[in-house]
Amino acid sequence: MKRNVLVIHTGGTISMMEDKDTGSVIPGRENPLSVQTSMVANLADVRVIEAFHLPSPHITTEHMHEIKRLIEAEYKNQEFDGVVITHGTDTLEETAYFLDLTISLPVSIVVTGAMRSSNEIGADGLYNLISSVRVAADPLSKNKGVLVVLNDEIHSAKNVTKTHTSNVSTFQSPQYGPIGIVTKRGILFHHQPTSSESYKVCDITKKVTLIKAYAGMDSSLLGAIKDLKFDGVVIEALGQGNLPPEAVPGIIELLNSRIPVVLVSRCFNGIAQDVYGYEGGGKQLKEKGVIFSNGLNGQKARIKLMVALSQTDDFQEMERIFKN
Ligand SMILES: NC(=O)C[C@H](N)C(=O)O
Repeated sequence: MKRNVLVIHTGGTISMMEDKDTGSVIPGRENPLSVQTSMVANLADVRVIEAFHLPSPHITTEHMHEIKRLIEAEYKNQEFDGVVITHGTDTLEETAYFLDLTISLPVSIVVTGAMRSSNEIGADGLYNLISSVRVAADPLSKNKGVLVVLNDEIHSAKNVTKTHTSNVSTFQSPQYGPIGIVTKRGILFHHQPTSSESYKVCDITKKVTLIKAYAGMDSSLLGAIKDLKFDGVVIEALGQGNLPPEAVPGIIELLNSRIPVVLVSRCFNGIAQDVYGYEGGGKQLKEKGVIFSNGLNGQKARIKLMVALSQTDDFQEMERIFKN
């Protein structure tokens, strides 16, 4: 029996065309993908909704929340087995992770995109859409959290990140690799996602910023964060989780003002740990109350802190949430 798959278009290069005169890639008047979606009709009973038609640098947490509400409302109206969200790749990992943290439906959820627009040579959009519908229609894809499918690979939303500005193999999971692959003969999962968690989020109202540490960083930028009335901050720290000593007073000022500071590493791979005991070292920062994230990158830790702040203002509870 054919499986039911809902496809939700949000925009991005997958639904854009290259203007042959100017060479620029722009959102077309109509979504070229809607026409092509008919080519997946043999794989499942596919229903298509165009939520919006945005380049993903224009996507905000409000849009992510709108996608969540749309999926939940559509499931209530007419159950489906899986849902595919087509999305620009620039912020795809944030939307995928937001949905991973906030949706708990018994369906497979797949997010996909493209690195080449629909009329470029070697366009990958239709191929990724077909792969994603196949994954969403496969019963094995359920209970694995939100999946990101591009270039024949299946990644978990928590671990995947965009690693290359233009290459079709851009989405990688540096810590763990893909959890599965799409082959001509079927979908193969070779391991389970590392963890699953879900939070009931009614609204995302808190303001969280993200900054990257650098050699010689002092406390001036951290002071500005407090003045700008942010509710939380994620800092991409040096190495295994350290900061220049001149930044420590700014961190302490934020913590004393009840503004949570979540720490990730600015390194491409590995996780932040409270190892070094010198001034500005991770051990000192953790003892002061900085929350160490469990392997997330900066942009995802920011999404998670926004979700955590919608659940609690207790630092110990936030620390527990970031241990997952
Ligand atoms: N490949 C893409 O989709 C990139 C595009 N700038 C976007 O994120 O909308």
